[in-house]
Amino acid sequence: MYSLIFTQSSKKLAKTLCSPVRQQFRFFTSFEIKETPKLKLHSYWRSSCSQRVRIALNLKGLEYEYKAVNLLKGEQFTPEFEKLNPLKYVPVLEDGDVVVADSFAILLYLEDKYPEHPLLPRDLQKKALNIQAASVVTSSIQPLQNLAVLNYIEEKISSDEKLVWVQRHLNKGFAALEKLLKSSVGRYATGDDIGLADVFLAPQIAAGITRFQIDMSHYPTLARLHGVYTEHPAFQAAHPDKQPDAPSSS
Ligand SMILES: N[C@@H](CCC(=O)N[C@@H](CS)C(=O)NCC(=O)O)C(=O)O
Repeated sequence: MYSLIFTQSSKKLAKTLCSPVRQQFRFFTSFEIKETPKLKLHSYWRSSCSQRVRIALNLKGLEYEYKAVNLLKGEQFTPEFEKLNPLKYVPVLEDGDVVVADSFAILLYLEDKYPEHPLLPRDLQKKALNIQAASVVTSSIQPLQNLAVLNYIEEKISSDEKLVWVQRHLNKGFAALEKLLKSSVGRYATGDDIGLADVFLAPQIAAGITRFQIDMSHYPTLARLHGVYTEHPAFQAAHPDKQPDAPSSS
């Protein structure tokens, strides 16, 4: 796989060139053409954790092969998948011989390995805020709405209780995020550049609205950010409905 650093249009142009011409293109333009092994992302269309990684890959302009794991059919429990992630969750990223599971670990790996379009600002306070917001989503919201947890509540109590449970935890997390971001918010969560916080917030806010009927009038900052994310191509391409394993009616 070839990718060009610098502009997306240069990248598209280079891909249309046959190999010897590519060499000349590199010589005459001084653009750097990187040969990188194709990344593979094990993902499920509706998984918010997978969506985070899809957003970051898109923002960084990294091509990847989509490996669908059907969570409803239990494909995360197969012995082959367990070798990739002993916890039996998506997402998992394969980068050549390197295998990284857990969206937070994957995003930090991508940040180090592919620094183009950095998601963690140099400013230490802003960087810490990005990590804190990401951590609120990944530690204090999403695990409480995970498929296994919801199935358990539905089975042991009722499906009504399942919604009450999720809404309680989403509202607690959203209220905290709303306060946390108040002083930093710009066009995006921590200023005018897209950061790690946005990559975690976008799928979580969308899930709150579309799957769990959260009343967003209590969270004006998050509601506005949701609108901003839905307009951005990198976020749009990572949307569950756009994934190859999304059901055609979704
Ligand atoms: N902390 C992990 C959580 C991963 C996770 O919970 N993945 C969900 C989908 S978002 C999953 O694979 N669930 C399958 C199951 O519950 O069996 C991460 O951020 O990657």
